[in-house]
Amino acid sequence: MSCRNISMVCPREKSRSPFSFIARNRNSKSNSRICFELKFSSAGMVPAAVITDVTSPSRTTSEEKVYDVVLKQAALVKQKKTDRSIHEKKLLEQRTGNISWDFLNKAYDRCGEICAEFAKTFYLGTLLMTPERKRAIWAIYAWCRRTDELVDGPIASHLTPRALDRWEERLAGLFEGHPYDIFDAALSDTVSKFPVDIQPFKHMIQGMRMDLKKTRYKNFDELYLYCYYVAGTVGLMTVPVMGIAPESKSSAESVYNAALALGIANQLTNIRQNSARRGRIYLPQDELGQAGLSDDDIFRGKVTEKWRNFISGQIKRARMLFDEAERGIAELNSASRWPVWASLLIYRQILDVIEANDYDNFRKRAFVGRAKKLVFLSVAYGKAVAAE
Ligand SMILES: CC(C)=CCC/C(C)=C/CC/C(C)=C/CC/C(C)=C/[C@@H]1[C@@H](COP(=O)(O)OP(=O)(O)O)[C@]1(C)CC/C=C(\C)CC/C=C(\C)CCC=C(C)C
Ligand SMILES: [Mn+2]
Repeated sequence: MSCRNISMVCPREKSRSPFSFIARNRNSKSNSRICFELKFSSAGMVPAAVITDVTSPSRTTSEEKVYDVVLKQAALVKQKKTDRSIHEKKLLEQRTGNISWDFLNKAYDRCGEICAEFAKTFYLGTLLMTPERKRAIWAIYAWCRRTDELVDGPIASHLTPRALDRWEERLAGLFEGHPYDIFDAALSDTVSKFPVDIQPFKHMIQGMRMDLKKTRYKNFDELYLYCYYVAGTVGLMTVPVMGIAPESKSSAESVYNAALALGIANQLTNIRQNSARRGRIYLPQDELGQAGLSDDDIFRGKVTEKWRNFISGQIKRARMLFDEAERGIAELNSASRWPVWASLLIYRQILDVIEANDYDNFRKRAFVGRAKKLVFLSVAYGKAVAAE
């Protein structure tokens, strides 16, 4: 393999990644890769040594798997189309075209109500978007919220894998122009108008399946995949709606990577707020072990020096992902930047609150108060317009 044929495939372009870089032979199929793991230190990325030569086809990291999805999604938006054929698109338009304007308006308003009820700041942030984009984000939000409610809501204890299969069938139906209920009708209209692909939606359902079965995460790689499924997917669903700025010089991949990073950073922050729920521990078991902590320590919830050290490392990782996300926001369409800045600043602030609470996320709920949220909304506005 000559050097010319090696490309750096770095999902975290130019960032100080806590993960490995992958050098891929451009002439080969993706399963014959050699991974060079670069050591991460506080001073940045240090190519300390070639630690592993992982030519085995079975070793595919979650980051690689997710990066392949990112590439595919970015390619779809670049072509300004989903993978539907023109014929399928026409059929879809005919079907959704049969739904009356009045019904659709009601459908979107209902999605907006869900967004306003569960995510007031997001909702506020969407108000600056164009009406079409705003409604589309509400429709996506409502679908995500309802998907999460299946595993976290009042009927969660009765949820069966079959119910998730049924939910996925409904998803396929709405992508084909056959919505099941009023909320699905709004999303069905959205996916007929924007180049949104079904894959991230399917993956979110996959994340919910994982949550039903899995109670422990062996390492960060496993946790990363879970975070991608339930949260990174949101970035991939929403970028095609928010749009990349026509003047942007960045590649679609890098914007998608930033969106993915924001979703994952948000979910890692969620987890930092509440590491153990319903007998599940959303922390990498190997890193817990290295820190001298056990599952019992987590369930007991005692703030010790070991815990402080451990959680501060986890916070550092989440912050790096937020930094990476920041770099992508300026590449979005200008009217879409405000809500994204707002969500980033508010979520990242939760990490500061955890620190201010002396890492006691067992007893103290880390939350950002109303007044602070308003401050962040105005800071976000300033940042969004500054980039114009
Ligand atoms: C270039 C660039 C930076 C683009 C930005 C891309 C972008 C908008 C990314 C959004 C990322 C985002 C807001 C992710 C949400 C992550 C999240 C909180 C996921 C939650 C999963 C499960 O969590 P859990 O059960 O542990 O916690 P709860 O106690 O239930 O909270 C989710 C709940 C999954 C469902 C996700 C949602 C309901 C949020 C969906 C949000 C949108 C569609 C709006 C995003 C849009 C804007 C404009 C910010
Ligand atoms: Mn939830």
